[in-house]
Amino acid sequence: MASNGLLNGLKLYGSWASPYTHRVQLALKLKGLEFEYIEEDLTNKSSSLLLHNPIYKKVPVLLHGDHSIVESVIILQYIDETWTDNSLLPSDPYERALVRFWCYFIDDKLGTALGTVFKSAGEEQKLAVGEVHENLKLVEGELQEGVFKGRRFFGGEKIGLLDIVLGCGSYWLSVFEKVADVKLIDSEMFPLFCSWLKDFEEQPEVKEIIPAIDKLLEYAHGVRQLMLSLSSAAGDPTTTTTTTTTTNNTDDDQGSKD
Ligand SMILES: N[C@@H](CCC(=O)N[C@@H](CS)C(=O)NCC(=O)O)C(=O)O
Repeated sequence: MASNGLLNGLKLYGSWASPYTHRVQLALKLKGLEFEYIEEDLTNKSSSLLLHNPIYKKVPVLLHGDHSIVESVIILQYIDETWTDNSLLPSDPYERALVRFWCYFIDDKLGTALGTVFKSAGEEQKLAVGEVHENLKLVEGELQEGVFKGRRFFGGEKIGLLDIVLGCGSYWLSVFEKVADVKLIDSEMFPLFCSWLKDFEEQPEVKEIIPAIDKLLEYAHGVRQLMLSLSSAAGDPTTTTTTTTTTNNTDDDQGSKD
C-alpha cells in the first residue's frame, strides 16, 4: 500500500508480525485506501502510540485526521462505515450480528486458547490444544450447517469482515505447530475450515500482507523461548519440567529446516 497519508488523512501504527495489524492493513487494501504506515517497536513504544492508545497501549491504532481509533475489530467497522464501497459487513442485520458474534468468539475463545498453546508446555499446553480443536470444530460446524454454509467466504464470493478477522491469525496455526511441536489443524478434522483458509491465503491482497512464514517462524521461536525461560525462572514447575523437551523438539525442527 502506498505510503501517502495525504489522500485520506490515514495513518496506521502497527507491528510487522501482528495479526491485528494485518487485519487493518487488509481492510484498507480491500477498500483501496492509501495510508501512512508507522512500524512500532513494541519493546520501546513510541510516545505517539501511548498518546493515541493510552488505555491498552497496543497496536494497531488508526489515525483518521484528528481521531484515533483502537482495537482491530472496531477499526475494521469504522473503516467499513466511513468508506462504504466494497462493504465488509453484510446488509442483513441478523447476519451482521452473527459476523460480530464470531469475531468476538475468535478473539475471546480461539485466540486465547492459541495464545496459551504458544506460551505453555506440558499439561497446560495439552489442555489448550484441546480447546483450540473444540473452537475450530465450532467454526467448522458453522461452515457446514450455519448461515455461511456453501459460501466461498464468510463474506460471500468476496472476503468480508469475518474472513479478515479469522484469516489474519489463522496462518499462526501452522507456525505454532512447528514452534510448539503440537498438532492444531488437519484437513481430515476440519476440511471446510482448511479449504477456506487455503483460498483466503491465496488471495493476492492477503499474500501481500502476510509476512514470509520463515520470518514468522524465526520470530515465534525466539518469543517462545523467552516466555518459557521467564516462566521457568519464576519457578513454574509445569513449564520448567517440559522446557527441555520443547527446546529439544524445536531445535530438531530448526535442524531439519537447515
Ligand atoms: N484486542 C486488540 C489486541 C491488539 C494486540 O494484542 N496487539 C499486540 C501486538 S499483536 C500489542 O500491541 N502488544 C503490545 C503489548 O501488549 O504491550 C486488537 O484487536 O487490536
